[in-house]
Amino acid sequence: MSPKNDQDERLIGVIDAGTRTVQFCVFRTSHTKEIAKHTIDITTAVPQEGWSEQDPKEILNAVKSCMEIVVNGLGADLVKNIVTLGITNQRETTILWDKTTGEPLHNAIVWNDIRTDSTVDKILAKVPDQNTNYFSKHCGLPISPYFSAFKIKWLMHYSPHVKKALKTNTCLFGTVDTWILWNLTGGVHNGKHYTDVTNASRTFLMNIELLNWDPYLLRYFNIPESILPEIKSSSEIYGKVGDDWPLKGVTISGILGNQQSSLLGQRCLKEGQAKNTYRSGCFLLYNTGNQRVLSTHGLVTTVAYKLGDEPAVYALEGSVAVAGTAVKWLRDNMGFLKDVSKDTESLAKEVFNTGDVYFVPAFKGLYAPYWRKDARGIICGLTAFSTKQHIIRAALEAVCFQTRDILEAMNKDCGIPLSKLRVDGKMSENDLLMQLQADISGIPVIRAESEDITALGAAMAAGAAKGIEIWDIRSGEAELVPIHTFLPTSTTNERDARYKKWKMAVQRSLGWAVPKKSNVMTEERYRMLSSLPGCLYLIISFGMLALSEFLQELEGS
Ligand SMILES: Nc1ncnc2c1ncn2[C@@H]1O[C@H](COP(=O)(O)OP(=O)(O)O)[C@@H](O)[C@H]1O
Ligand SMILES: O=P(O)(O)OC[C@H](O)CO
Repeated sequence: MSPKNDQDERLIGVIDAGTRTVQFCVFRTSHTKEIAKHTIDITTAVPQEGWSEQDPKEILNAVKSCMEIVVNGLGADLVKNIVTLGITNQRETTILWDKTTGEPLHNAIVWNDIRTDSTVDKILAKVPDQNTNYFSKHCGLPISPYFSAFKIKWLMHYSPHVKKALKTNTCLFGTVDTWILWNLTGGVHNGKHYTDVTNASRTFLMNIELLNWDPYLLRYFNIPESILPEIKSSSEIYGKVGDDWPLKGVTISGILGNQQSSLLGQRCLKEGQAKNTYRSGCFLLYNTGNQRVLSTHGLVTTVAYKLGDEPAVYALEGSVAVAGTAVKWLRDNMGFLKDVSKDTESLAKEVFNTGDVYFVPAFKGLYAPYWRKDARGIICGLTAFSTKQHIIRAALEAVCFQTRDILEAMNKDCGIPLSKLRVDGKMSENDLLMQLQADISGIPVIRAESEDITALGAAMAAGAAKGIEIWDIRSGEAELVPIHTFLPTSTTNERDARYKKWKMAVQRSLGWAVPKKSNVMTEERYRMLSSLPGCLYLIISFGMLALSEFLQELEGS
């Protein structure tokens, strides 16, 4: 399949819109290494504790700039060989916009935002036995602020712009793939309002068996189907790049959520194969073939991919909210290191172990397999002997222990223990982390020595689409990703003793965050306050404050 010369080269472009960065890469058909790439950082705003927002326009501008820079750098001879495009993206992040103006109606609410905690509490209070998995037979997911439906609901309730657009029937919803595709294919001028099954499977609104919007869930959340995109496969022609973009007229034929995309990039095409991606968060996906395995141990059922008309392939997923973010926190908030990629490993290696320090980085609660939004971060086991090196090492071990939590759950759900773990993602470049992972989980860790496994998956899907057919995903002709293997050096007893201690640390992190009344200035609260004369409001507020302080003193005495 190798091209004879530059003229024969068939190229695939990929837009990779992650949480921290947007990039555009170009791959040669059936080759794992991209030939060109440009990356731009994305800003994340934190308007309140636990909130996380991004500007949808900034995402689009970054996509456009990355494409422009790569296209200009490649030169006309190679650019004309770009046959098609793929899109891969951060999942669950929720964008609502106006279809007549193309303007976002609010900032994007990012996947790890926990503003919908109280909505989740209300729903949990209503379902039998407060069962987190009450809806999983419909959508495969546990009740958690992580998923898009809760974010859509919040926007419908709190954003006046969204309310207005719903009334005028001009509101559209999309995850980041849909927002990019709609704009890329014309926007207000007939932009394609589509998503793919992998992204739809993270919204909490798609029926995991039928792969369409679930009428029961739409009714439950009171979300009109008219705002939702059409669900397509992960590999088919969706449309063509519109006039205002570089690569005008080129088709777009692959869309996958980024974790599913790296599963494909790692070629985990067979049932029983799994990969773990270490980035800001950490996501372990296990291919369960055409079978939907509903987890009874805290994992998520998700669509791994669907290639055109072929039946969907499913995966069990273990999602860890905080992996690399903990190291970034040690840099930015604690000042323990200067450069994440250069200093983390060397500092952690200055000590032989963590000195019995454990770090549970539950900054926004714990995802799989616990699904406890009341958990908060703890560092425990500190003594006068502990140093920042011990804590940095404990942050790395935390990622490995969280992965072991997921592996244990996966082994119970699937019955056959995983015999090796394929890994990728920026954080996996840390050799010590990979060795710790092998030692803590007791299985070989096989690292893909290629940075862009995530983008590679979307390139494969785009190239395989009917009508494009320049990448045969299952053929052995494709270049193999180079690998490096880390073998376990620990004994079962050592592993199990340390894991037991980790579980004790997790127990101590639970139940820390108590539900608090929202202090968001909602429309309702604004109306209520503005209907009171100003001085009356002040008198009542001061009165209430004085009364609460008096009661607190009484309680304390
Ligand atoms: N060598 C390293 N050791 C430990 N953590 C690292 C290392 N390199 C990067 N990281 C962490 O990995 C994450 C980078 O992942 P990246 O792919 O850039 O981000 P994202 O998932 O946010 O799109 C950051 O959170 C960073 O702290
Ligand atoms: O861009 P990442 O690596 O942070 O990906 C985030 C996941 O898709 C969230 O589910």
